[in-house]
Amino acid sequence: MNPAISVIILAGGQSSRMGRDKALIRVEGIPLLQRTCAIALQRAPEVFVVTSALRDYSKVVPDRCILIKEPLLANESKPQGPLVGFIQGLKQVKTEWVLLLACDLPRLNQEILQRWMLQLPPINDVIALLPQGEKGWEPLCGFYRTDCLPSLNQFRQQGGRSFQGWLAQASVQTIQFSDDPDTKRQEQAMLFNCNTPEDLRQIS
Ligand SMILES: Nc1nc2c(ncn2[C@@H]2O[C@H](COP(=O)(O)OP(=O)(O)OP(=O)(O)O)[C@@H](O)[C@H]2O)c(=O)[nH]1
Repeated sequence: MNPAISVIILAGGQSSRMGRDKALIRVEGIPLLQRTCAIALQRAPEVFVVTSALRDYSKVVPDRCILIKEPLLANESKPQGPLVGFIQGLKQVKTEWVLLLACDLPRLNQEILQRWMLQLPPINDVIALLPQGEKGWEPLCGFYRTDCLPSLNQFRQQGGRSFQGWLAQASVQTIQFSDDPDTKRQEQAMLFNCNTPEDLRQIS
């Protein structure tokens, strides 16, 4: 049986490379953030959407999701980065595991997520179960043990800022992709996140 999980969706970025808010980009007519929330709700009863204090997503986030507004960096009108967004969300999570998702995954597929969930829980001292892409861990489309929070806080207190930096010192298990070549291609494709107008052209 799967352990209980919650979902955290990060939607507090600046979308500077895209030049417009990625969360609101429509894929097949639906804003990306709304689509991500709908898929998340199929996987878990509690879905937290962490956004920056600058954005109002109340019209695209379903009522059943819990919106968390994270504070901006002191003296700057900038968000504090995905690691801080994750920490804000984690503080609310009560389940043993959490699925962390970016809001800019246009090929997110709930059946694949369901299959990946069957790989939970990995061995006890593992704090995350993540896919590996060409460039290393894909931290914004994977599973974390909720009690990784102290380790994350400690990493931040020591000046750490990036997911990759934190994960390099953590015990992480790799999500096993399917042996079936078509399914494996779908799994790899699901990790595509659209950051630029060029990326967007690839999916339209
Ligand atoms: N809550 C929260 N989410 C963030 C923050 N920064 C990035 N994200 C989210 O993390 C995911 C990946 O973000 P990136 O593409 O790396 O950064 P971005 O700021 O959205 O885009 P760029 O400005 O082009 O780098 C997206 O879902 C973002 O919304 C943040 O400070 N807080």
